[in-house]
Amino acid sequence: MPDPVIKAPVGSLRGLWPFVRRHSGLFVAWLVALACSSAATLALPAASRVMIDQGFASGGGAAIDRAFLLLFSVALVLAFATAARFFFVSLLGERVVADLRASLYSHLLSLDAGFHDRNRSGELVSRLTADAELLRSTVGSTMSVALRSVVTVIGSIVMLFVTSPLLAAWALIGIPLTVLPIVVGGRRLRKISRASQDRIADANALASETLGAVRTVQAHAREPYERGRFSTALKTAVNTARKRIGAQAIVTAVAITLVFGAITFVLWLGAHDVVAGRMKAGVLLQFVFYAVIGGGSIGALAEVWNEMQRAAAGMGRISELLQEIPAITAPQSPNILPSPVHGELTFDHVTFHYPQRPEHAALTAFNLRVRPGETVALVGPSGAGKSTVFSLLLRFHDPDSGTVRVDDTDIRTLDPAVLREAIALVPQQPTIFATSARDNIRYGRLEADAAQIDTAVHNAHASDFINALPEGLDTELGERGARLSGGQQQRIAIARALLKDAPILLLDEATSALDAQSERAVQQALEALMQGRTTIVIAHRLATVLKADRIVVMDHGRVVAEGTHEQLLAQGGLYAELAKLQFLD
Ligand SMILES: Nc1ncnc2c1ncn2[C@@H]1O[C@H](COP(=O)(O)OP(=O)(O)OP(=O)(O)O)[C@@H](O)[C@H]1O
Repeated sequence: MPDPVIKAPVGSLRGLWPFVRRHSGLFVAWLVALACSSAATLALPAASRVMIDQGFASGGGAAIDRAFLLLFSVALVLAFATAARFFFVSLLGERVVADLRASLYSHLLSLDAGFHDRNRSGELVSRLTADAELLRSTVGSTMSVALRSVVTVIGSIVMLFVTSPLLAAWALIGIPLTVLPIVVGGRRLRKISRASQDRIADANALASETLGAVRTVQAHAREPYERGRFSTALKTAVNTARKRIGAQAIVTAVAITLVFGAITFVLWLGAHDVVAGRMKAGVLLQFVFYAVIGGGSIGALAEVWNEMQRAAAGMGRISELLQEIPAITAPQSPNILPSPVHGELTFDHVTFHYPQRPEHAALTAFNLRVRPGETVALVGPSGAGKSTVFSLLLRFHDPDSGTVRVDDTDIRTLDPAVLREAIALVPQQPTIFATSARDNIRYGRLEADAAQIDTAVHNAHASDFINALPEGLDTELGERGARLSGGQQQRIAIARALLKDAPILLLDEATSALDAQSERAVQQALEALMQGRTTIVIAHRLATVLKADRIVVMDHGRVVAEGTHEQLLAQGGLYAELAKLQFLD
């Protein structure tokens, strides 16, 4: 596949412009400061010549004072303009990257489940951190150095010609000689840069996955194995980086050698002119000064050019992500659900393949109708497609054919946010954020007040264990709820769903065994939650199955039987088999 980032290198940085434009005040202030500091830099050699040729030559005390005053004034302008330039451009860098990060984060949140299945979260975090960091230094310093160097190089060349056209002509021969290795080396660098960033992202992704599952790692005593994997990933990253650093070093050495080689040669010519009396010493000093400033700036350009290419590769990856179009969006003029939502659910001949497994149908001509307020238990072997029913109802994916309807409205015609507002999901493994118990529960309805939260906690049978926590509802729960038992985590999720108070409830019953007391508390909490809502529950427990109005047995993405527990047992078949294996404790 052609790689647009490698093809259009530094040009990818154009993607930054919309973010820079939002801070046009800072941008203009920076340009003004840049103009002042560059003018002062270029005036310095001329002021030095005045000091040498007029200050010393005329012999008058007043002339000396004037010449030194002029020199100091130029230096003063240079000092303040440089400080201002640094301040404005650094601040611009911070603001631009903060905006870029916010946009990228917001965009990533809007992308569909298919995208997030394809991309590792650690790698996305790396885009948000490492690549964005690269761009911060690009805007905050590299681009500034680049523009300043370009201005200084052009200014120095003009001033070299003003000072001595003949010497300048000689100096100019050196310039194409310096540009060539930079261009050739740069091309190679670009490829290595991207590879280098990718390897760092690999290592980051590996670390975040492992640290995220640190208990599994420790339970298997796989710390040495994981250390080894991470070291290997780091070694690969360092090796790739070494290639980039080596190439960059060579480009810099070649560029500086050529630039200063040319300067030395020209100086040698000039020295002969001064000795022969064809040129004043002050003029040669001015010339040397300009040549050093110009040469130094070309060297700086060679360095920042490489850095800009690294940043361009980063921007290229960020742009790719920003251009990713969400597969699940709201239609132009979305339909609305009746208020209040009745909660009738219909799957009509739904066939669906996960994008990652196009050859395998997760659901095939799947039909299901759930009446408002009804509780339907989904039962079936692993991989039957039960969770897929939830994913399609939440519109994480759209079916390949057939329709999913809520209250007789095709959910594709709804704004996904409105649809999801009508559904509460209690997953098998609830997500507990690393905040307080209160904030975790409030996630169900951010505007809920203290009394509503207390009621939800009470109805979720969570009061006892929450009150026993050191700071009650304000206790921090630790990453992924590390401080709570499985049953407690479930009750937090139930409280969250109670608070959300949505008309439709999707419940993925936990398979993990709870102790009898926890189990009873969770069951009671669930009963409170299911009251008066349309509920689909992926059932693993006999108690749940018995309480359902109807049981739907699924296999290979289809409904194979439905009825009550007794009816299904009497029929024999898959349900009877599953019941024997699962429920007969
Ligand atoms: N994100 C995904 N990408 C690709 N294939 C998937 C994805 N999620 C599920 N599948 C596949 O789709 C099929 C149905 O999976 P689903 O998770 O709906 O089954 P399930 O009945 O809920 O199973 P379990 O009880 O084990 O959770 C399975 O074959 C599974 O491998």
